[in-house]
Amino acid sequence: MVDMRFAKGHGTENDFVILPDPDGELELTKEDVRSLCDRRAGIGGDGVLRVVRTRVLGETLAPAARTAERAEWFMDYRNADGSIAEMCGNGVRVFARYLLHVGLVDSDRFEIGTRDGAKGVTVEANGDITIDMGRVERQGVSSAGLARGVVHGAQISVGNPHLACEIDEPVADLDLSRPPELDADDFPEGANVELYNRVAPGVLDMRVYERGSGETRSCGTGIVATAAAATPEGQSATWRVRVLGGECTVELDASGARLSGPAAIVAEGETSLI
Ligand SMILES: N[C@@H](CCC[C@H](N)C(=O)O)C(=O)O
Repeated sequence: MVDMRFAKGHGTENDFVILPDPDGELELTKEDVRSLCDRRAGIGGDGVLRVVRTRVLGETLAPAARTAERAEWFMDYRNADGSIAEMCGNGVRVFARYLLHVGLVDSDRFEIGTRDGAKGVTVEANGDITIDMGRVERQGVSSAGLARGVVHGAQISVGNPHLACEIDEPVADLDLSRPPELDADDFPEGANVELYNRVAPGVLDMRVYERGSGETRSCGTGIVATAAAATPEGQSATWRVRVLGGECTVELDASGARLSGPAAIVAEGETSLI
């Protein structure tokens, strides 16, 4: 057991424990992640962001992450259950805020490495952070079993897998206490499930049940998947997406998706949980 520095941050209340590990010395186990994310016995979070220099990862980077080599800092993201995910949209904004907060970056434009490659970061004049999320891939349709019955939606990859379903009833009324049942042939690695309503022109309400974390108050990649599902294929659009923890904006065009929203660091300290 070692005492290690940590920070805590959130983006629209999707919250993360941040672990600075610049030289890649930390062997982070599933158990470590679960302990840190535990909301009663730990610090509490929907996931962990390990802050590591991309160059120390070397050959361990998978082919999809190769462009991450351009970025000095790599976001090693883990879900609260200890599983690894390819991308986290709110996580990248919080990671960017952390780099700025501790002075590891001092520019308004930079890149962050992820398992889905390098993501461009822009710090906006109002303090929000915009992430160039890159491609959004429509992969067909699928369905999920919820407490209220089966819902159908769009299968979408934002680096990580999503099923975004438009529903008739207000999302506020949904019971998301149980994990959605997914078609394992469509989603062999599981998926994040988004439920959304169109509430006004250009405005969507969304709730999400995340793979590896359960229902969260926001999911950046899920917000992008929802915006894409609500947009006719081939068209450009801008959406405000309202979630339990706040609101983000998504711009979609032929070049891909940009996600904008707030990100905050709320605590720093030392932990002996790992
Ligand atoms: N909350 C994240 C997504 C985190 C990963 C996801 N649970 C998965 O397993 O794919 C976001 O803001 O995108």
